[in-house]
Amino acid sequence: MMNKSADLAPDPAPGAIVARDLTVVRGDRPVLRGIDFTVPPGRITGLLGPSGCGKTTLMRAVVGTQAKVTGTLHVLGRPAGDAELRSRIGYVTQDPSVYDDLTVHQNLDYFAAVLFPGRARRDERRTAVERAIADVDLASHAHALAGRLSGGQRSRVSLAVALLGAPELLVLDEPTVGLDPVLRRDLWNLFHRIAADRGTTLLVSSHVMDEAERCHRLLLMREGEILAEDTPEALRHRNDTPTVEAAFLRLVDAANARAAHANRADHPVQQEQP
Ligand SMILES: Nc1ncnc2c1ncn2[C@@H]1O[C@H](COP(=O)(O)OP(=O)(O)OP(=O)(O)O)[C@@H](O)[C@H]1O
Repeated sequence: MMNKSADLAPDPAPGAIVARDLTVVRGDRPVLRGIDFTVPPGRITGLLGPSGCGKTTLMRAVVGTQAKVTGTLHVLGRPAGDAELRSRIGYVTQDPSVYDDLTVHQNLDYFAAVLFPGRARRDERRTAVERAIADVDLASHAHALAGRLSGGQRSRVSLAVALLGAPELLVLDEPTVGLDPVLRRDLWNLFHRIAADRGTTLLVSSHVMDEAERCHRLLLMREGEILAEDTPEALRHRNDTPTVEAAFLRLVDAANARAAHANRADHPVQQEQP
């Protein structure tokens, strides 16, 4: 359950996503541990950290599909999970959700019919479908069965589905995993076009540190906590490192040293009596 007071209060902070003391329990252990962060509107925020650190859980909380969430989480000025947010957020999971026995075009026609129902909106549907197919550069495969596409092409169909409703916030869970370098570059160019031309806010997760440099801002995560929240340049500068990856490693070492120090303070070694 979210804070009741937070449900009623308008979002006072200027962020597309604002989290305060956000905690998520999965199974019987906390997977997000009272984290604070802000995602600015109209920018690309990268959510980076090793496998299992809680990136998907954080995204699920943002889109409102995660249970056992406590703390405050505002998305586009509403409490996360609010019904009004459904049409304003596009979410692409790690497993492409497309129908294998339909073509790319038919997949998009189907989802467009759900989003823009009725005869009167036929032209709107057609325009949205053509634009989404062009956005993800799949025009040459529009009439291929989704089941016959490569993994990267299938994930681009999923992305096209998410773009159909022109969402204000796009949440993408490891969208470039398994893609070759050229496709990865093209997708990142697309993300930048979407942010610049449409003012869309993007939250993009990755465990590949070189993708960090492509983001406007970063949330660096480790073991359910936010290690740092800043621009790539500021992170490099502040940690005096040539890359974000090196900055991340330095921050991990510092966090480990702090944890070891706290552990020693909690459990001092008993001196043997002479
Ligand atoms: N259904 C579940 N029940 C209990 N624990 C879970 C469940 N799903 C995930 N977890 C645990 O929650 C933690 C965070 O998982 P999450 O999927 O959010 O990480 P991630 O950073 O997205 O990882 P990856 O990069 O591998 O996708 C992991 O330790 C995982 O074992």
